Amino acid sequence: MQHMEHYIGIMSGTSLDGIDAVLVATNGREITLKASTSAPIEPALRERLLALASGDAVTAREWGELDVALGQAYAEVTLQLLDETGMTAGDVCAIGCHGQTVWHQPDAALPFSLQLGDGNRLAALTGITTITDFRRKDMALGGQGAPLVPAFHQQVLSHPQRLRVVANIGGIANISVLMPGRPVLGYDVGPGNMLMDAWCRRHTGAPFDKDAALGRRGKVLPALLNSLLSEPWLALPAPKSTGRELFNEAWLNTHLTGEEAVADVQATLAELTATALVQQLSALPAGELLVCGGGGHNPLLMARLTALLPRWRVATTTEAGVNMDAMEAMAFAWLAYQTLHSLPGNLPAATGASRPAVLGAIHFPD
Ligand SMILES: Nc1ncnc2c1ncn2[C@@H]1O[C@H](COP(=O)(O)OP(=O)(O)OP(=O)(O)O)[C@@H](O)[C@H]1O
Ligand SMILES: CC(=O)N[C@H]1[C@@H]2OC[C@@H](O2)[C@@H](O)[C@@H]1O[C@H](C)C(=O)O
Repeated sequence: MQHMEHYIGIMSGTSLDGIDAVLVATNGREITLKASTSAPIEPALRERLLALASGDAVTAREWGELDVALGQAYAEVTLQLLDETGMTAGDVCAIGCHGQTVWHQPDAALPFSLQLGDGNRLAALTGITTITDFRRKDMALGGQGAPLVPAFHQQVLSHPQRLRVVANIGGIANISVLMPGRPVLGYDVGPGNMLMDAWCRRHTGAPFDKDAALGRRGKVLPALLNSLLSEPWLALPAPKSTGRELFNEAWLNTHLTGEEAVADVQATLAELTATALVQQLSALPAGELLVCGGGGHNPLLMARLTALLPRWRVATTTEAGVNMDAMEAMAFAWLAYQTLHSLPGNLPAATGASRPAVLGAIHFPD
């Protein structure tokens, strides 16, 4: 067996709920989670990032400050992880840091995907080679720059006989279709928790609907659900990716009459997430749906997926051996391995790029 090397993966996703960091040992094929930690994004920083990600006008100064503040926050989480594990910078080959997506427009005339979090600062403060900016090479090759996790899902969860679909339900939901003997397919399927979080925050002040306490009190509103499902993006063929630029509060407001009960909208948004995902599975034979990301902790969402897929086995990736909360950060640790070994990170079948490519920008600490 090729010898195992240590990598750190850092993810802060579109939910803006916090920063996840993992330490893994990998040889590119096998990957073992050694430790994980997380830290909240400080509320003032979160508000500024949300404003930026909502399309508010910002100055170059504001922009640069957010980049640095995030780089600093990522470095603190990394040092916390090293401290908790007793590892030193010299033990770690590289950090793969996703950064914070603040804008993603893959289909515009000038397509780009922008993640903030200064990799120079992260490398300098930790003393570890740091790889960032994983999406733009794929975009330069005509791809969506997302999703990037399908290659990793294939690596850790493909099964020789069984059809498995991995669903990452974070702010946005994306799937990887792992069909034995076939190339992996993967694409974003629609909103994950983002709309549920926004509605809950607006009406209760809480950042998300913990254990679906609000949503479970409501009933699905069929007219609203149909209106939400009529969004043209949902019917587009893959490859496709999306984000907060489309599925935001303003989008939701265009579908509301203002007469709806708060809990009913919450229940309907959970149904939207489940239905948009399940619709993508209708052409497949029954298999296993393995959920990761925060949506796997939402009991209403999991119950609705199970009910809508009576012939499927619906479970979390944790039950299949890969920690559902660590999956994305592990994927970026693995992507860092790929880059450092000059191996491709993207799957053209998933992103639509013209070819596989070595991804990311490398920041050396020296
Ligand atoms: N106990 C719970 N009950 C209901 N929802 C939960 C629970 N725990 C987490 N969540 C949901 O998961 C979300 C966080 O998910 P996650 O950390 O996967 O997001 P993310 O990293 O921003 O994802 P991505 O980058 O894939 O969009 C929370 O905002 C919340 O909506
Ligand atoms: C632009 C961006 O940050 N996209 C995220 C987001 O969150 C989920 C989904 O939308 C996915 O496309 C992607 O994240 C994962 C890590 C990916 O690239 O596979």
